[in-house]
Amino acid sequence: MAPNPKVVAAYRAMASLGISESQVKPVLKKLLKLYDKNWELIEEGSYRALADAIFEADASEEPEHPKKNKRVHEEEAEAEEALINVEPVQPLKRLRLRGQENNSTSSAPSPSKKPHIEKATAPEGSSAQQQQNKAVSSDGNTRIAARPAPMQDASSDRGKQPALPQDSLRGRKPVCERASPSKQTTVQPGRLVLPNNQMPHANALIIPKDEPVDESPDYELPIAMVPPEPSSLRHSMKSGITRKQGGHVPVTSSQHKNGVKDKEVASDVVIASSAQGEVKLSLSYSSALQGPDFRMPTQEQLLKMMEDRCLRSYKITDPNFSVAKMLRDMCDCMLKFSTDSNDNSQESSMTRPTIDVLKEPEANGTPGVGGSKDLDTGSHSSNGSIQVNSFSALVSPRGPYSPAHQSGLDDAAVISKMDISNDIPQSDAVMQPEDPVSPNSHSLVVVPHHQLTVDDIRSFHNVNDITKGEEINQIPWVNKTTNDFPPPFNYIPQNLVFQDAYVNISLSRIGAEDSCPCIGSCVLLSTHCACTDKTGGEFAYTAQGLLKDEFLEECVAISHNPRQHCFYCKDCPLERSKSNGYLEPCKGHLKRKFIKECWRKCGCGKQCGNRLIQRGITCNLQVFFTSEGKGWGLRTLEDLPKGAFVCEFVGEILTVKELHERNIKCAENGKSTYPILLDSDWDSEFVKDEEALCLEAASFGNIARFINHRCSDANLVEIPIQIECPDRYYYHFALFSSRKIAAQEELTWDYGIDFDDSDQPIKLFECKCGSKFCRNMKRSNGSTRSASISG
Ligand SMILES: C[S@@+](CC[C@H](N)C(=O)[O-])C[C@H]1O[C@@H](n2cnc3c(N)ncnc32)[C@H](O)[C@@H]1O
Repeated sequence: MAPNPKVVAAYRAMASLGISESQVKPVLKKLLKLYDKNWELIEEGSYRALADAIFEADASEEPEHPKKNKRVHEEEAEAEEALINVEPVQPLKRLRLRGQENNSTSSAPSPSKKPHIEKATAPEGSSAQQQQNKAVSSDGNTRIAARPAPMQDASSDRGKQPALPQDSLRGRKPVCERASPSKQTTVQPGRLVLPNNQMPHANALIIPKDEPVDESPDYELPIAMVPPEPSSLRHSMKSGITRKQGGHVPVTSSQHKNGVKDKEVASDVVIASSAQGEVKLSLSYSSALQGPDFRMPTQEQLLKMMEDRCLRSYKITDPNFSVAKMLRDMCDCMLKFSTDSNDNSQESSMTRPTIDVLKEPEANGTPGVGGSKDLDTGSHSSNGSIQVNSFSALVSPRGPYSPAHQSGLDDAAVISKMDISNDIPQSDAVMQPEDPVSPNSHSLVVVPHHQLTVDDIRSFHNVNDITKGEEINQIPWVNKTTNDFPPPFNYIPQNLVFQDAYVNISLSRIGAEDSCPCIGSCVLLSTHCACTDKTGGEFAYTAQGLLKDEFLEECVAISHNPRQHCFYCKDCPLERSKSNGYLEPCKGHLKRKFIKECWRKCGCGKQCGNRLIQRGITCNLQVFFTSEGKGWGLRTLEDLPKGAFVCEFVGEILTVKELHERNIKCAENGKSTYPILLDSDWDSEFVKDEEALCLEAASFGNIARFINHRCSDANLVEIPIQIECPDRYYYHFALFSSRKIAAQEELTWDYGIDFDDSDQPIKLFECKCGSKFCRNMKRSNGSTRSASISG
C-alpha cells in the first residue's frame, strides 16, 4: 500500500525537528484518533500539536494500565486505519484563544464531539518555541492589598492647651502607621491580581515580545471565557460590576443536558463573580471516571504534576495559552491520580486538601518565599474545594505599566483567589447555587488594563525582589502567616523631592572644608582627611566597613537616653507647619552624631572606605509578614556583625508643611504616612519653612519602610549621614546594626515614639515589639490612656 502522503509529510516535518519516525508514529496515531482523523488540526502551525504531543509523551512515558490494554489496542487499530483514511471529518472542539470560542472557523468544534480531556490538552506551543524558551524568566506575581491602617486625623487635637516643652517626639519621628496586616483576602472590584511566577505554571503567563498577540480587541472579556451572554457580561466587566450570582460563566462546554451531566465531558471551568468582588473558578471533572477507587492526589503530587506539565507544555509562551486550559489540566491531573495511582501517600477518597499555592516560594536559598514548596498539607477545606490563594503580582521587566501583558493576559483579567472545586454529583459537595450576598459567594473580577489603579500597578511586587532590581542584591518577600501581599508602593533606592522641599545640591556649594583631596581610600591613609573635620578628625568607619565601636556606642547611648540629648526650638518648624493660628511649644528634637561621607568633589574613589552608605545595601535581606501582628517586617538572611550598614531610610523628601497636609489627606482616605523628620540639626539656626524637611516612605520608599519599631533594645540604630549637601537640614538617614544580628532575626529600630503623647502628627499604634523595655506595654499596664491604632 502506498504510504499516506499526509503521514509522510508529518514524518518529514518531525524529522526536521530531530524526531524519529518511531517516536512520531504512535503519537500520530493517537492524535488522529483524538481529532477524529482531522488532519487540519494536526497540520496546523507546522504540526505544532503533533510535536508537542510527542514531547509530552516523551516526558511522561507513563506505563499503561494493564486493565486498559484491550481498549488501547482497539484505539490503536482505529488509529491505524485513520493513517490510511485521510478523509477529513468535522473537527473537534479544541481550546481556543479567549473570546474566540464562539467564532466559526474551519476548525470550529463539533458540538457533539469532544476529545478526551487528557488528550485534548495537548500542548499548544511549538516544539521549537519550547526549546528556545527554556530560560524564560520566572518573575512574577500578585497581591491582595494589605491596606495601611487609617491614620489619625492630625488636626484632631488642635486647640488643646499649650504643653510645656517635652521630648515626646524625642527628635525622631519615624512613627509610621502600620500597613494593616488585614486579613483581607478578597479582591476588591477594580483591583488586579496576577498569577504568581511561583506558581508552577507561571512561566506560561509571560508572552515574549516577539510573539504574535491575540488580535482580539475584546480585552474586557476574561481569558478563555465563553460567556453565554457576551453582551451582558461585557457590560458587567466594563462597568466594573461583577456578575450576578447563580450565573456561573461556563468556560467550556460541560453543559447539563436535561439536568444530566454530559458524561463525555472530562472537565469544565466555571467562573463566577459576586458583588463582593471575589473570584471563583470552579473546575469540575467528570463523574464518569469517578469510581470506588477514586483518590485525591496530595497537594504535592498535584502541584508537581502541574509543574511538570507546565514545564513541558507551557514553558513556551504561546499566544494560544489560556488559563482555562491550564486549569483544565489541573483537573486532568486530578483525574490521573484518582484513577491511575495506587500511591499510599494519597489522600483518601473524598478528602480535599487546601492548597495555598503561593505563600512561600523559595528565594535566595531561603526556605519558603512565595512559592509552592511550603504547602499546608494539613488543612482541608470543608466545602470540598482546593483553594489556590494568594497569587502574587507579576513584575513586568518591560516596566510597571504593562503587567497584564507580562502575564500573558493581555489587557485584562486577573484572578486573586480561586477555588478549584471537585464537582462530585453524588455528594453534591460543591456547585451549589451561590448566595449573592454571602461573603463566601464567588465572583469574577476581570479588570481591563485601563481600569488598573496606580495602586494596582504599584502592588506588583516581585516575590523574588521587591526592589524591582533597584538594589545590588535582590530582596524577596515572604508571607507564611496570612494571604496578604506587601502593600502597594514604588520602590525608590534614593530620596526624591516630592514638590516644595528645597534640597540644594550643587558642586559650587561644596567648599574645601566639605571635600578632601585624598587619593585612594581615605580610611586607609595616615594623612588627615578634611572630611573628618566635622566628626572630630576621626572616621566613623573602620577599614572593614563597619562603624567604629566607640562611635556606635555613643549613638546607641543617645538613642537610649533621648532626654539628655534633646534640644528645643524657640520657634519649632514642626509646630509652625501644623499651626492654624496657635503655635505650640517645641516638643524636642534629638541631637545626633553625624557622619560625613566623602563625595564626588573628593579626590578619593567610589570604593573609599568613607563612602559606605552611598554604595547601597549589601546585606541579604527579606521582607516577611510578622507573626506578632506588626504587619510586614524586614529581616536579615545572613549574620550581621555589630556596626554593619543595613540600609538607608529612603522616601519622598517633603517639607514638614507638606507632611502635615499629607497626613490630613491620608487620614481622610484611610491611608497612612511613614514619616521621619530630618531634624537632627535644627538647633543650629532658625530653620526656614522650606528647609524643615522630612522623609515619607509610604508611597515611595525603599526597604526600610518595612522595618518595625522596637522600644529601646532594637538591633538597629539610626545615624544621620551628610553626603552631598553641606547644610544639614537635609541628610541621609542610615540604619546600622547596633549589635551582632543572627540570620533570620527581624531588624528593628526604635522610632522614638512617646506612646503617651497622642498629640503627634501620626496615629499611634499598639506596640507589639515584645521588648521587656516596651514603653507601650508600661502604659497599657498602668495607664488608662490608649494609644492604639485601629487596624
Ligand atoms: C514603617 S512601617 C513598618 C512596616 C509595616 N509593619 C508594614 O506592614 O508595612 C510602620 C508601621 O508598622 C507598624 N508597626 C511597626 N512597629 C510596630 C510594633 N512594634 N508594634 C505594632 N505595630 C508596629 C505600625 O503600624 C507602624 O505604623
